[in-house]
Amino acid sequence: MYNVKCLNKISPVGLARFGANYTCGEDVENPEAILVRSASMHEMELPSSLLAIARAGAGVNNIPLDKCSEAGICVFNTPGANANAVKELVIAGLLLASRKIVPGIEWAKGLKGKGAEVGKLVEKGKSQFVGPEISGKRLGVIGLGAIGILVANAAKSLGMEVYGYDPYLSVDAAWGLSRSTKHAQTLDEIYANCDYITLHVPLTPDTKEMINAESIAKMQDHVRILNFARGDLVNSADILKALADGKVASYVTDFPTDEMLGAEGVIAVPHLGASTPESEDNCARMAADELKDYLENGNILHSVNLPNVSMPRDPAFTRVCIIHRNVPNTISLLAGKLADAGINIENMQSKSRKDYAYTILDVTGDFSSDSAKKMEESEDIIRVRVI
Ligand SMILES: NC(=O)c1ccc[n+]([C@@H]2O[C@H](COP(=O)([O-])OP(=O)(O)OC[C@H]3O[C@@H](n4cnc5c(N)ncnc54)[C@H](O)[C@@H]3O)[C@@H](O)[C@H]2O)c1
Ligand SMILES: O=C(O)CC[C@@H](O)C(=O)O
Repeated sequence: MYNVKCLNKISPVGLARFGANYTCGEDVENPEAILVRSASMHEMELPSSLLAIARAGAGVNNIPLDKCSEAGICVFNTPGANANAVKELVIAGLLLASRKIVPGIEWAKGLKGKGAEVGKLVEKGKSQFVGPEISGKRLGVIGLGAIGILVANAAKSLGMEVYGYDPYLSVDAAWGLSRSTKHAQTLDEIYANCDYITLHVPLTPDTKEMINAESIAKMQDHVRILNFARGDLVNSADILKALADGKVASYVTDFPTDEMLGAEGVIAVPHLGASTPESEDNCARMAADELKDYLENGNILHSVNLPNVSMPRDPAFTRVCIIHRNVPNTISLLAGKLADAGINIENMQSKSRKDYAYTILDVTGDFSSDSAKKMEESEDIIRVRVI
């Protein structure tokens, strides 16, 4: 039996994947796994029972990754599972940023009660809500991952000229990107050329407040900026000043803060990027499958803190899964300890990722939980699990 604690509302489609051997819910105690969306886990005490966390979504800045790695907790996300939902909202955001739809709708509401005059008043007043078309304009996409690529391709098909910037572009991503996307070598190239800029990078110490007074000064006058990635990518005071000065024509954000609300030029969306039934189901399904395969088989797919390692299961063997430091001699130390205990290694996979490594061994012989505990006494072995 496994316990899965849900820190946010998770689609039942995903929870149903766990089956009878799992108890899932908000009040579950001593969880082996946690399912989370946007809840911050930074202040949370991680229970000693915890083996894995799955983020049903893309961004993992709400999870203390270093702390998890040190505690031998594998953290997953669900790459691409909500990308289409975000892409669709970004396209809506481009149009909202351009066409003064939101103030127009608000103004139209004020005509309530004017009776037969409404038609005439609409025609008289509409000129204050003129806004440009997006077709033929230049869009800069910063971050060409699952979402950035879909946005770039959709904008292209709406007639925009698209510039893309991503110094870490993966080969898969490059294959998916429309060939007409202009490859910007620097952020300055995006800033200097684009009428619209959309952010699709993770929030990291490198990207925090990348949009600030200095970067805004390099942009075109009346640029429109969209942020469906994370609020802290943009310096709030600097963007509000640029909006007040007219340098930035509008700022569409999925991450409103108090000071943003009601400010002229800000279009604030309440973090709705991934809020579609399709995306919530996709994320929950992928997250549940990742947790199940890890808990039951020790396989890792889509981890953000440990290497991806998977091996088919052979019921003839006992599986031993080891999270350890990526330092010389650890594998031979493990092999030596097993040999001393008369255990034979039948199959093995091992990979490293930065400071950590993960090894799956299929063994024959009497390898018990006590043997695992003894192994964990070594300084460089973080967690040993026998499945
Ligand atoms: N609004 C929402 O509801 C919502 C939903 C999903 C994701 N997000 C946010 O959007 C981000 C992107 O999501 P994704 O699914 O496309 O993730 P992804 O990992 O597929 O793509 C991120 C891309 O950013 C690139 N990148 C990293 N650092 C960069 C830098 N300094 N400059 C330029 N590119 C850089 C990476 O190479 C990668 O290609 C997430 O990290 C998350 O914060 C928001
Ligand atoms: O769960 C959500 O609604 C938002 C998810 C989103 O911010 C993400 O990073 O995937």
